[in-house]
Amino acid sequence: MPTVSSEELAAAAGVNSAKLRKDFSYLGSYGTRGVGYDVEYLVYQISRELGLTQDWPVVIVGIGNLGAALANYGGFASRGFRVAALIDADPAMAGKQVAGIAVQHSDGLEKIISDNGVSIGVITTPPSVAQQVCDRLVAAGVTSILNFAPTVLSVPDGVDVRKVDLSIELQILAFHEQRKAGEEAALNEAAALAAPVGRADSTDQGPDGDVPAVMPA
Ligand SMILES: NC(=O)c1ccc[n+]([C@@H]2O[C@H](COP(=O)([O-])OP(=O)(O)OC[C@H]3O[C@@H](n4cnc5c(N)ncnc54)[C@H](O)[C@@H]3O)[C@@H](O)[C@H]2O)c1
Repeated sequence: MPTVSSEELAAAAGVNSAKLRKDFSYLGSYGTRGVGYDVEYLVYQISRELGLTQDWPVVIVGIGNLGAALANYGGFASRGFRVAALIDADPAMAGKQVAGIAVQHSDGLEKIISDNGVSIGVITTPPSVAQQVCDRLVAAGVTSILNFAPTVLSVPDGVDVRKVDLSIELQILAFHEQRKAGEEAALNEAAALAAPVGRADSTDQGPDGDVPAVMPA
């Protein structure tokens, strides 16, 4: 039986081990002193608390580049999400197999939702139709939406929307890159100012050939 200690877990997560033990106690998970936690049981307890031990049927609406890529992603099933249906408005798509599932026409959206007991919908349509797709999903009983379309969706109370925007993630990275570059430039400047200034020789010349590149502070 593989086990893990609270110290090991705390170090991996970068948190305090006493806090980690307290948090786990809320799950009803108490490790054995000197042994730690049974890994398999701990994973089950955390999954159960997060609602991941259930089978969640999910529909994806808009089976273009992104919808097909998501349908082909194998990582959902192992986390408790089953792609129950793929829906698209293009009649040419109807009946096509994507990731081993036949795409269904959006005319039947409401019936597909109710037949499969779907509460989670993924929207990967063009932004111009995302709101109307959202309205239909909600009217059919969907209460959670993962929206990839670059548009802000209006939903009634009781419906949760999560928006995924990879360009925002890139913008965050760009911001950090810019900050790193700024810090590096400041460090170089500080190093240049701190460096002892020797006699200017040919390698110290500035662009016009007679001004030292590094002036005394
Ligand atoms: N969030 C992100 O980071 C991210 C990244 C890439 C793309 N996107 C967005 O994802 C969406 C899809 O991008 P894509 O490249 O897959 O586009 P795509 O054109 O390849 O696919 C869109 C699909 O939606 C279908 N469709 C159109 N109207 C529909 C409707 N009313 N009901 C059902 N299906 C309908 C089309 O037939 C098509 O198959 C776009 O809104 C795009 O801007 C978001």
